[in-house]
Amino acid sequence: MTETVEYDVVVVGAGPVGENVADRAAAAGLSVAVVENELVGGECSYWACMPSKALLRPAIARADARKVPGLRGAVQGPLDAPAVLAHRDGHVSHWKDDGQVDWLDSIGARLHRGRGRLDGPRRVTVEGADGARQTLTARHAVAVCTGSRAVLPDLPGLAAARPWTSREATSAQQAPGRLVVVGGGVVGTEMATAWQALGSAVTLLVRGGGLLPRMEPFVGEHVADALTEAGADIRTGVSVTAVERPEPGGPVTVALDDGTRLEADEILFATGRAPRTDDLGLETVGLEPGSWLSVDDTCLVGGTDWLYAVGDVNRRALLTHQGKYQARIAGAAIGVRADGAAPPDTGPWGAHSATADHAAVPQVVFCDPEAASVGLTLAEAEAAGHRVRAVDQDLAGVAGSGLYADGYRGRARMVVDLEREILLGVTLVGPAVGELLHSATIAVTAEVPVARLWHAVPAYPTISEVWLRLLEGYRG
Ligand SMILES: Cc1cc2nc3c(=O)[nH]c(=O)nc-3n(C[C@H](O)[C@H](O)[C@H](O)COP(=O)(O)OP(=O)(O)OC[C@H]3O[C@@H](n4cnc5c(N)ncnc54)[C@H](O)[C@@H]3O)c2cc1C
Ligand SMILES: NC(=O)c1ccc[n+]([C@@H]2O[C@H](COP(=O)([O-])OP(=O)(O)OC[C@H]3O[C@@H](n4cnc5c(N)ncnc54)[C@H](O)[C@@H]3O)[C@@H](O)[C@H]2O)c1
Repeated sequence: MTETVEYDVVVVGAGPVGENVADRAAAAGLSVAVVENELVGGECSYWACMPSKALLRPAIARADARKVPGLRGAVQGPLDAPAVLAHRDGHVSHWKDDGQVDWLDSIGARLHRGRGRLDGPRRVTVEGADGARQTLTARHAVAVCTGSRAVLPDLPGLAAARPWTSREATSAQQAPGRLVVVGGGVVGTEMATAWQALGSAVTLLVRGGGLLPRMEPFVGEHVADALTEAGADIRTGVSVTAVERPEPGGPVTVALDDGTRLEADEILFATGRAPRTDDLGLETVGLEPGSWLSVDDTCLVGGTDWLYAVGDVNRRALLTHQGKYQARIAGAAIGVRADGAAPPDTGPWGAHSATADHAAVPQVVFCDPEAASVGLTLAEAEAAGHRVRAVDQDLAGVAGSGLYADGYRGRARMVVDLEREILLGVTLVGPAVGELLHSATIAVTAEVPVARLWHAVPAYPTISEVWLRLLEGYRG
């Protein structure tokens, strides 16, 4: 007989998002079960953010150091790849989740290991690796936080060629001699940067016109120039038509639509994500298996008063920090609704409304040079019907950048809403701009008037002086 256990809240998926929903719901005094079928900590901790950034940090530090007079000569050699990979292994806790399990325990949540599936409203079955089954019922809410997985295109020979996805690209134990990367989005650009620096000869195949197409166009141009200077071969406007690996463990052959062929030791497909909802029992609650889950600003799934979908799985912003923001909001909303004493605060920028998902999503791409953006690009703002003006600034024009690196190259853009004289978006590309981004996020989120930003004085001589130049540019 299947055991049934009742909780206030059942969270399916213990990635960073599920962990934070559990934390906020437990803090609201609710009993919480967390269901996880791989590692507590999710994709981000073991096959995404943490390992990728651990691989990239030495590459970026070396690129920066090579631009510093007096230091340049000391950093001309190759990276110590085994040391970098060992550093990465440490940051992913050697793919063990004991630390995160202890943390779940410390917040009072109960972990159920196994695959969770919805089984009608407020019911989740858990199937353990040994086939044992349990049923969990939720008095107040079920939160689906099952994240996303890599999508592979439907190409002849691909499955048999055993391509890399983001999982292999972040966990490989040695640098392939020749690596083909397909896709010029964030994963493709970051992983091309990392493996080129770790000694692979990288060919980056992009079907569109440039890299990082969701950011302002000048970002991809700066990153492509630097990646090419680092030795990568970037080919734009090409698509893969077939992949073949005749001998297991041997090289792969890649056919392109321009008639050329390439040979490589590994091929990485960084061609986007799909929601992990295909084997989740969605059909038992009237939803389509395999679909992204649409939610309101409290992360409640439309047509229900008990099912929440938080993080990658709702497709609002496939980023850990934004998913954790949604998780804090959804967890608190679940608490307030369970309490029933007062309605949730769901107005724009309310305590239970993930308003920033629409207005101010920040992102840093950790390549060389770094790229950082928040809010809308110029094209997005215009398409949304805003009357805007873009102000651009060459980052080489501020004293701090010249001190940071010889021959510093970078650019900044702010998009000003001319009706309200506030910023709708800011984009930066250049060494070390990632740490500048939060100033822009605050300006956009808080809708700080340009007239008041004029009084926010950047310290001299920092790269942040770009703010002053942008504001001077706006004032003419
Ligand atoms: C290579 C790469 C690098 C990235 N780098 C960054 C970065 O630098 N910064 C950033 O903000 N974002 C980054 N991202 C995006 C980030 O990884 C995701 O946005 C984040 O992991 C989403 O968190 P999540 O909790 O929604 O999902 P996940 O982290 O995917 O966690 C979902 C969890 O649910 C579990 N699960 C799924 N289905 C079930 C089920 N039926 N039953 C039980 N458990 C289940 C999974 O095993 C997993 O543990 C990166 C992504 C990739 C691929
Ligand atoms: N530093 C970070 O914040 C970070 C790092 C990595 C990933 N992420 C997140 O993870 C998510 C997934 O990243 P991603 O790079 O896999 O997806 P993406 O959607 O950013 O990029 C995928 C790219 O692949 C291209 N593509 C799709 N199908 C193709 C095909 N058949 N052939 C050639 N190209 C094809 C698309 O045009 C697109 O440019 C992103 O939304 C990103 O925000 C964030």
